[in-house]
Amino acid sequence: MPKSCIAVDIGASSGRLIRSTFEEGRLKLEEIHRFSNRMTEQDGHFFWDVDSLFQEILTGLKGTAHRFDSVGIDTWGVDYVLVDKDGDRVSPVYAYRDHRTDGTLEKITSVMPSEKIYEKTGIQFLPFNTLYQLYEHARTRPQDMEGAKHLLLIPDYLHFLLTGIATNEFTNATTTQLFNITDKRWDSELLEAIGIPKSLFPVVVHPGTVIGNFKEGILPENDAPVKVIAPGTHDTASAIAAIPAVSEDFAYISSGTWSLMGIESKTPICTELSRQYNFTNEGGVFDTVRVLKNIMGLWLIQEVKRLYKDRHSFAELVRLAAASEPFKCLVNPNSNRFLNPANMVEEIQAYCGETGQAVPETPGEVARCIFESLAFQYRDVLKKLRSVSGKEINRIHIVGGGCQNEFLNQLCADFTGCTVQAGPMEATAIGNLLLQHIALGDIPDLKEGRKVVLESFGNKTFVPSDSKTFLPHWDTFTRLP
Ligand SMILES: Nc1ncnc2c1ncn2[C@@H]1O[C@H](COP(=O)(O)OP(=O)(O)OP(=O)(O)O)[C@@H](O)[C@H]1O
Ligand SMILES: C[C@H](O)[C@H](O)[C@@H](O)C(=O)CO
Ligand SMILES: [Mg+2]
Repeated sequence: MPKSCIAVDIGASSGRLIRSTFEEGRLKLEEIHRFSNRMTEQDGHFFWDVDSLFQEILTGLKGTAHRFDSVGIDTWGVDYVLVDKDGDRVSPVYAYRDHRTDGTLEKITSVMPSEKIYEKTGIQFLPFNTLYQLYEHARTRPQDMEGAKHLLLIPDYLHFLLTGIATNEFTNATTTQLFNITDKRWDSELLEAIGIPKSLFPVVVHPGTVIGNFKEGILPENDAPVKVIAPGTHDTASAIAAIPAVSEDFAYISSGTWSLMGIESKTPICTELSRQYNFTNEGGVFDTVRVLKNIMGLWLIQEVKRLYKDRHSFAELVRLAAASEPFKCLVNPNSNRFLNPANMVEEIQAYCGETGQAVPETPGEVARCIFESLAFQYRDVLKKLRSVSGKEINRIHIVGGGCQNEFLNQLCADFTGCTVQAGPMEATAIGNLLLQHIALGDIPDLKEGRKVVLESFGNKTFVPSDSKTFLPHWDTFTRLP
């Protein structure tokens, strides 16, 4: 009987459970549950409701009529749960967009130079990395650290709830900027610098590891044991595993709440140039390295959609953007002011006004400003990727929900001059499932797995147009603050 696996893929805006069977060389998918995800706000702080996320997982697992052999969970990175010796949480689960780490990066790098932190971890300097979150947590809630037995990243915690077994999975551990990229262990000097005991961290497991079976009571009506298998539990690691690349000289954009743009490397790229460009070296599946850069991504349009009270679907916002005046105004999407502003529309309008540009007024004008700005950011990151890697790169794979934005796909092709291959949309879940099927012996390795993805899901090609009308506006973009 063909093996059946379930991927639980939870992003910052949505979650889904997708069941797969591997039959006749193809992956057959069935979406068994989908739900929205959003930070909660209380007393000016931002949290994740992990209890409701776990309930959504159980709802999906109980809702499927079909049998399954294994489950694996992936989510966004950096965020964590502290549990005591009884496995109970000792504090709320902070969301990385919380403002508690505003200014913390500078405090840390004033005592340990950024060059040294980068040499140890190879990780990009983002204000919300776990390194900075834990520094603030230990300072403002020291009692939590005294009561805690384990620090589990979000997917580790959800695996723990299913199995009772505490682990840290490698790909997500690297996102913390506390993990030594050379030793492939938690970095003692960094942990000491922020007063966090190394004993908090349980065993590190790699993608494809069987963590354990469902513990008693998870699915009482199930008689057969269900394995919990670690995928690339950092969602981007799973997304990249599913890229249907047939050559090596490709770049990717994992396009969702963030646009994660990078290359797959066999070794880290930790040079002074890559540090200056703030490229990261996150751990990938099968000992690859994800040399990439976080671009603020479709978070911008998610917030715009929310502020317009969801009157326009994403597809409608794309249509309105395409019908709007080109190059009316541009923003630097990676400006920290867009990380979590009170009102994204007003923040974008203020930025345009302050930089002497026309101010976008309609939903279409705001959306077009976002998409054109993101596409210029892709052009900038591609140029820097070529510099730090020495790779030619003529093809960009766009995967994730954002690959449905055909307007942005074409802008990306036009502004970068690369051929864009769009899809699969559910790359993260598919990459999660690939690791489970490889662990169960259905698929021999990642190379064969990527062929299965191409065979099973295909993708759509966007070829760059010959027009260079965007070039004068590229000059405007490169001068933005
Ligand atoms: N029909 C559509 N047309 C255009 N864009 C779309 C469409 N549906 C979704 N999107 C884009 O996909 C994005 C969501 O992508 P995805 O579902 O991969 O994100 P996620 O998994 O929830 O978040 P994360 O990036 O944290 O994993 C939305 O923000 C939206 O911009
Ligand atoms: C905050 C992290 O950079 C985050 O995990 C990012 O990699 C992501 O959300 C990918 O979906
Ligand atoms: Mg996602």
